Amino acid sequence: MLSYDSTVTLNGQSPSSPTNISAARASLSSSPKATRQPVPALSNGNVPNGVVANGAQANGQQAPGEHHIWLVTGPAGCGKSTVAKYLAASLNLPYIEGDEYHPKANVEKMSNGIPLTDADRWDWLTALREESLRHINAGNSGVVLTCSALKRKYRDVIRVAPYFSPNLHLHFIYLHAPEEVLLRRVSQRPNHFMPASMVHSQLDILEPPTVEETDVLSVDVARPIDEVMAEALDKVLQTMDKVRQ
Ligand SMILES: Nc1ncnc2c1ncn2[C@@H]1O[C@H](COP(=O)(O)OP(=O)(O)OP(=O)(O)O)[C@@H](O)[C@H]1O
Ligand SMILES: O=C(O)[C@H](O)[C@@H](O)[C@H](O)[C@H](O)CO
Repeated sequence: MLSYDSTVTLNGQSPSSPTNISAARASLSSSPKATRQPVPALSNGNVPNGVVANGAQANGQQAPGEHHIWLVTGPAGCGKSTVAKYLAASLNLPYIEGDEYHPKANVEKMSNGIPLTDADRWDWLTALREESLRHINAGNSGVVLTCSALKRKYRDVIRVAPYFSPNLHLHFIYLHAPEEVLLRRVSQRPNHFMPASMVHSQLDILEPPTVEETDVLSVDVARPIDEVMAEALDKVLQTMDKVRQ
Protein backbone atom coordinates (compact mmCIF):
# COMPACT_ATOMS: atom_id res chain seq x y z
CA MET A 1 0.00 0.00 0.00
CA LEU A 2 1.23 3.48 -0.77
CA SER A 3 1.46 5.74 2.21
CA TYR A 4 0.55 9.40 2.27
CA ASP A 5 4.03 10.47 1.14
CA SER A 6 5.04 7.58 -1.10
CA THR A 7 7.07 8.34 -4.19
CA VAL A 8 5.10 7.78 -7.35
CA THR A 9 6.85 6.10 -10.23
CA LEU A 10 5.53 5.70 -13.72
CA ASN A 11 7.88 2.90 -14.75
CA GLY A 12 9.52 5.30 -17.14
CA GLN A 13 7.19 4.02 -19.83
CA SER A 14 5.21 5.72 -22.51
CA PRO A 15 1.65 4.53 -22.55
CA SER A 16 1.55 1.46 -24.73
CA SER A 17 -2.09 1.60 -25.62
CA PRO A 18 -3.28 4.50 -27.76
CA THR A 19 -6.38 6.33 -26.67
CA ASN A 20 -9.12 7.51 -28.96
CA ILE A 21 -8.73 11.22 -28.47
CA SER A 22 -8.99 11.86 -32.20
CA ALA A 23 -12.26 9.97 -32.24
CA ALA A 24 -13.48 12.01 -29.29
CA ARG A 25 -12.57 15.24 -31.04
CA ALA A 26 -14.20 14.11 -34.27
CA SER A 27 -17.32 13.19 -32.42
CA LEU A 28 -17.47 16.60 -30.76
CA SER A 29 -16.96 18.51 -33.98
CA SER A 30 -19.40 16.44 -35.98
CA SER A 31 -21.98 16.70 -33.23
CA PRO A 32 -21.49 20.04 -31.49
CA LYS A 33 -24.40 19.62 -29.13
CA ALA A 34 -23.62 15.92 -28.79
CA THR A 35 -27.30 15.15 -28.93
CA ARG A 36 -26.56 12.03 -30.95
CA GLN A 37 -23.98 10.99 -28.42
CA PRO A 38 -25.64 8.56 -26.04
CA VAL A 39 -24.21 7.74 -22.66
CA PRO A 40 -22.01 4.79 -23.57
CA ALA A 41 -23.49 1.50 -22.52
CA LEU A 42 -20.63 0.19 -20.42
CA SER A 43 -22.65 -2.93 -19.63
CA ASN A 44 -21.97 -2.33 -15.97
CA GLY A 45 -19.07 -4.71 -16.22
CA ASN A 46 -17.26 -3.40 -13.16
CA VAL A 47 -14.86 -5.90 -11.69
CA PRO A 48 -14.57 -5.75 -7.91
CA ASN A 49 -11.74 -3.23 -7.99
CA GLY A 50 -13.91 -0.87 -9.96
CA VAL A 51 -12.14 -1.12 -13.31
CA VAL A 52 -14.32 -1.21 -16.36
CA ALA A 53 -12.95 -2.56 -19.59
CA ASN A 54 -14.73 -0.24 -21.99
CA GLY A 55 -15.25 -0.88 -25.63
CA ALA A 56 -14.35 2.47 -27.16
CA GLN A 57 -12.38 2.36 -30.39
CA ALA A 58 -8.74 3.42 -30.15
CA ASN A 59 -8.18 5.73 -33.10
CA GLY A 60 -5.78 8.37 -31.84
CA GLN A 61 -2.64 8.87 -29.81
CA GLN A 62 -2.22 10.68 -26.54
CA ALA A 63 1.05 12.58 -26.18
CA PRO A 64 3.56 9.93 -25.11
CA GLY A 65 4.78 10.13 -21.55
CA GLU A 66 1.94 12.31 -20.26
CA HIS A 67 -0.50 10.78 -17.81
CA HIS A 68 -3.77 12.16 -16.50
CA ILE A 69 -6.06 11.50 -13.57
CA TRP A 70 -9.53 12.90 -14.27
CA LEU A 71 -11.51 13.09 -11.04
CA VAL A 72 -15.20 13.86 -11.48
CA THR A 73 -16.40 15.53 -8.33
CA GLY A 74 -19.45 17.15 -6.70
CA PRO A 75 -22.32 16.33 -4.34
CA ALA A 76 -24.71 13.38 -4.54
CA GLY A 77 -26.81 13.34 -7.68
CA CYS A 78 -24.76 15.86 -9.67
CA GLY A 79 -24.03 13.24 -12.34
CA LYS A 80 -20.51 12.10 -11.46
CA SER A 81 -21.01 8.48 -12.52
CA THR A 82 -22.86 9.40 -15.71
CA VAL A 83 -20.24 11.91 -16.81
CA ALA A 84 -17.25 9.82 -15.72
CA LYS A 85 -18.45 6.75 -17.64
CA TYR A 86 -18.89 8.91 -20.70
CA LEU A 87 -15.41 10.41 -20.42
CA ALA A 88 -13.82 7.03 -19.76
CA ALA A 89 -15.50 5.49 -22.79
CA SER A 90 -14.71 8.49 -25.00
CA LEU A 91 -11.04 8.52 -24.01
CA ASN A 92 -10.72 4.74 -23.76
CA LEU A 93 -9.51 4.97 -20.18
CA PRO A 94 -10.24 2.78 -17.18
CA TYR A 95 -13.02 3.98 -14.90
CA ILE A 96 -13.10 3.82 -11.11
CA GLU A 97 -16.47 4.21 -9.38
CA GLY A 98 -15.62 5.90 -6.09
CA ASP A 99 -18.75 4.69 -4.31
CA GLU A 100 -17.53 1.10 -4.65
CA TYR A 101 -14.56 1.89 -2.43
CA HIS A 102 -16.57 3.07 0.57
CA PRO A 103 -16.30 0.60 3.43
CA LYS A 104 -19.54 -1.18 4.30
CA ALA A 105 -19.88 0.94 7.45
CA ASN A 106 -19.89 4.13 5.37
CA VAL A 107 -22.56 2.81 3.03
CA GLU A 108 -24.66 1.72 6.02
CA LYS A 109 -24.36 5.17 7.56
CA MET A 110 -25.38 6.94 4.37
CA SER A 111 -28.22 4.47 3.76
CA ASN A 112 -29.51 5.35 7.22
CA GLY A 113 -29.37 9.07 6.47
CA ILE A 114 -26.27 9.75 8.58
CA PRO A 115 -23.66 12.01 6.93
CA LEU A 116 -20.09 10.78 6.88
CA THR A 117 -17.43 12.50 8.97
CA ASP A 118 -13.93 13.50 7.92
CA ALA A 119 -12.63 10.39 9.69
CA ASP A 120 -15.10 8.18 7.79
CA ARG A 121 -13.84 9.58 4.50
CA TRP A 122 -10.11 9.65 5.08
CA ASP A 123 -9.14 6.06 4.25
CA TRP A 124 -11.59 6.10 1.37
CA LEU A 125 -9.85 9.11 -0.15
CA THR A 126 -6.40 7.57 0.17
CA ALA A 127 -7.70 4.29 -1.27
CA LEU A 128 -9.01 6.15 -4.32
CA ARG A 129 -5.72 7.96 -4.72
CA GLU A 130 -3.80 4.71 -4.53
CA GLU A 131 -6.13 2.94 -6.91
CA SER A 132 -5.70 5.74 -9.46
CA LEU A 133 -1.93 5.47 -9.18
CA ARG A 134 -2.14 1.71 -9.54
CA HIS A 135 -3.80 2.14 -12.92
CA ILE A 136 -1.18 4.66 -14.04
CA ASN A 137 1.68 2.50 -12.81
CA ALA A 138 0.16 -0.45 -14.66
CA GLY A 139 0.78 1.42 -17.92
CA ASN A 140 -2.50 3.22 -18.52
CA SER A 141 -2.10 6.70 -19.95
CA GLY A 142 -4.85 7.93 -17.65
CA VAL A 143 -7.80 7.04 -15.49
CA VAL A 144 -11.24 8.54 -14.81
CA LEU A 145 -12.75 8.29 -11.34
CA THR A 146 -15.65 9.58 -9.32
CA CYS A 147 -15.26 10.98 -5.83
CA SER A 148 -17.47 13.56 -4.11
CA ALA A 149 -14.35 15.35 -2.70
CA LEU A 150 -16.65 17.90 -1.12
CA LYS A 151 -14.04 19.77 0.92
CA ARG A 152 -10.79 21.42 -0.05
CA LYS A 153 -8.83 19.17 2.28
CA TYR A 154 -10.31 16.07 0.60
CA ARG A 155 -9.14 17.34 -2.77
CA ASP A 156 -5.76 18.05 -1.25
CA VAL A 157 -5.46 14.40 -0.21
CA ILE A 158 -5.82 13.39 -3.86
CA ARG A 159 -3.46 16.19 -4.94
CA VAL A 160 -0.60 14.25 -3.42
CA ALA A 161 -0.90 11.70 -6.26
CA PRO A 162 1.29 13.49 -8.86
CA TYR A 163 3.60 15.02 -6.28
CA PHE A 164 6.70 13.18 -7.44
CA SER A 165 5.76 12.76 -11.08
CA PRO A 166 5.99 15.79 -13.34
CA ASN A 167 4.37 13.86 -16.17
CA LEU A 168 1.31 12.93 -14.14
CA HIS A 169 -1.45 15.54 -14.20
CA LEU A 170 -4.41 15.58 -11.85
CA HIS A 171 -7.60 17.38 -12.85
CA PHE A 172 -10.90 17.79 -11.03
CA ILE A 173 -14.08 18.09 -13.04
CA TYR A 174 -16.47 19.78 -10.64
CA LEU A 175 -20.15 19.31 -11.43
CA HIS A 176 -22.49 21.82 -9.84
CA ALA A 177 -26.24 22.39 -9.76
CA PRO A 178 -28.76 23.97 -7.38
CA GLU A 179 -30.08 21.88 -4.51
CA GLU A 180 -33.53 21.38 -6.06
CA VAL A 181 -31.96 19.85 -9.17
CA LEU A 182 -29.86 17.43 -7.11
CA LEU A 183 -32.84 16.55 -4.93
CA ARG A 184 -34.97 15.75 -7.94
CA ARG A 185 -32.32 13.53 -9.49
CA VAL A 186 -31.53 11.64 -6.31
CA SER A 187 -35.26 11.17 -5.57
CA GLN A 188 -35.93 9.80 -9.03
CA ARG A 189 -32.91 7.48 -9.12
CA PRO A 190 -33.90 3.87 -8.49
CA ASN A 191 -31.93 1.32 -6.46
CA HIS A 192 -29.34 3.57 -4.88
CA PHE A 193 -28.30 3.56 -1.23
CA MET A 194 -28.22 7.36 -0.92
CA PRO A 195 -31.54 8.80 0.31
CA ALA A 196 -32.60 12.19 -1.04
CA SER A 197 -32.63 13.46 2.55
CA MET A 198 -28.83 13.40 2.42
CA VAL A 199 -28.51 15.97 -0.34
CA HIS A 200 -28.82 18.91 2.04
CA SER A 201 -26.04 17.59 4.28
CA GLN A 202 -23.78 17.25 1.25
CA LEU A 203 -24.32 20.91 0.33
CA ASP A 204 -23.92 21.93 3.96
CA ILE A 205 -20.31 20.84 4.03
CA LEU A 206 -19.51 21.48 0.37
CA GLU A 207 -16.56 23.80 -0.17
CA PRO A 208 -16.85 24.72 -3.85
CA PRO A 209 -13.44 24.93 -5.50
CA THR A 210 -11.94 28.41 -5.31
CA VAL A 211 -10.22 30.26 -8.18
CA GLU A 212 -6.85 29.38 -6.74
CA GLU A 213 -7.60 25.69 -7.34
CA THR A 214 -6.38 25.92 -10.89
CA ASP A 215 -6.61 22.17 -11.51
CA VAL A 216 -10.42 22.34 -11.45
CA LEU A 217 -12.67 22.40 -14.53
CA SER A 218 -16.22 23.38 -13.61
CA VAL A 219 -19.34 22.27 -15.43
CA ASP A 220 -22.86 23.54 -14.78
CA VAL A 221 -24.93 20.35 -14.79
CA ALA A 222 -28.40 21.88 -14.42
CA ARG A 223 -28.78 21.21 -18.13
CA PRO A 224 -29.60 18.26 -20.35
CA ILE A 225 -27.08 15.47 -20.01
CA ASP A 226 -25.95 15.61 -23.64
CA GLU A 227 -24.85 19.22 -23.19
CA VAL A 228 -23.14 18.38 -19.92
CA MET A 229 -21.20 15.50 -21.41
CA ALA A 230 -20.17 17.51 -24.47
CA GLU A 231 -18.88 20.38 -22.34
CA ALA A 232 -17.03 18.06 -19.97
CA LEU A 233 -15.31 16.26 -22.84
CA ASP A 234 -14.49 19.53 -24.59
CA LYS A 235 -12.85 20.89 -21.43
CA VAL A 236 -10.89 17.68 -20.96
CA LEU A 237 -9.57 17.78 -24.52
CA GLN A 238 -8.63 21.45 -24.22
CA THR A 239 -6.79 20.69 -21.00
CA MET A 240 -4.87 17.87 -22.66
CA ASP A 241 -3.86 20.30 -25.40
CA LYS A 242 -2.56 22.79 -22.83
CA VAL A 243 -0.52 20.07 -21.13
CA ARG A 244 0.99 19.06 -24.46
CA GLN A 245 2.11 22.64 -25.28
N1 LIG B 1 -27.71 16.44 -16.70
C1 LIG B 1 -28.61 15.54 -16.29
N2 LIG B 1 -29.90 15.68 -16.61
C2 LIG B 1 -30.83 14.80 -16.18
N3 LIG B 1 -30.57 13.72 -15.41
C3 LIG B 1 -29.29 13.52 -15.05
C4 LIG B 1 -28.24 14.40 -15.46
N4 LIG B 1 -27.08 13.95 -14.94
C5 LIG B 1 -27.38 12.83 -14.25
N5 LIG B 1 -28.71 12.58 -14.30
C6 LIG B 1 -29.43 11.49 -13.63
O1 LIG B 1 -29.39 11.85 -12.23
C7 LIG B 1 -29.16 10.70 -11.45
C8 LIG B 1 -27.85 10.89 -10.67
O2 LIG B 1 -26.78 10.80 -11.59
P1 LIG B 1 -25.45 10.04 -11.20
O3 LIG B 1 -25.76 8.75 -10.52
O4 LIG B 1 -24.56 10.01 -12.37
O5 LIG B 1 -24.89 11.08 -10.10
P2 LIG B 1 -23.72 10.89 -9.05
O6 LIG B 1 -23.14 12.23 -8.83
O7 LIG B 1 -22.80 9.81 -9.49
O8 LIG B 1 -24.48 10.47 -7.77
P3 LIG B 1 -23.94 9.76 -6.44
O9 LIG B 1 -22.68 10.41 -6.03
O10 LIG B 1 -25.04 10.01 -5.50
O11 LIG B 1 -23.77 8.31 -6.77
C9 LIG B 1 -29.12 9.51 -12.39
O12 LIG B 1 -30.42 8.94 -12.41
C10 LIG B 1 -28.77 10.14 -13.72
O13 LIG B 1 -29.28 9.41 -14.82
O1 LIG C 1 -18.51 12.02 0.61
C1 LIG C 1 -19.61 11.52 0.73
O2 LIG C 1 -20.48 11.88 1.52
C2 LIG C 1 -19.96 10.38 -0.17
O3 LIG C 1 -18.93 10.10 -1.06
C3 LIG C 1 -21.22 10.66 -0.92
O4 LIG C 1 -21.03 11.76 -1.74
C4 LIG C 1 -21.73 9.43 -1.64
O5 LIG C 1 -20.73 8.47 -1.85
C5 LIG C 1 -22.38 9.63 -2.96
O6 LIG C 1 -22.84 10.89 -3.19
C6 LIG C 1 -23.43 8.56 -3.12
O7 LIG C 1 -24.66 9.02 -3.45
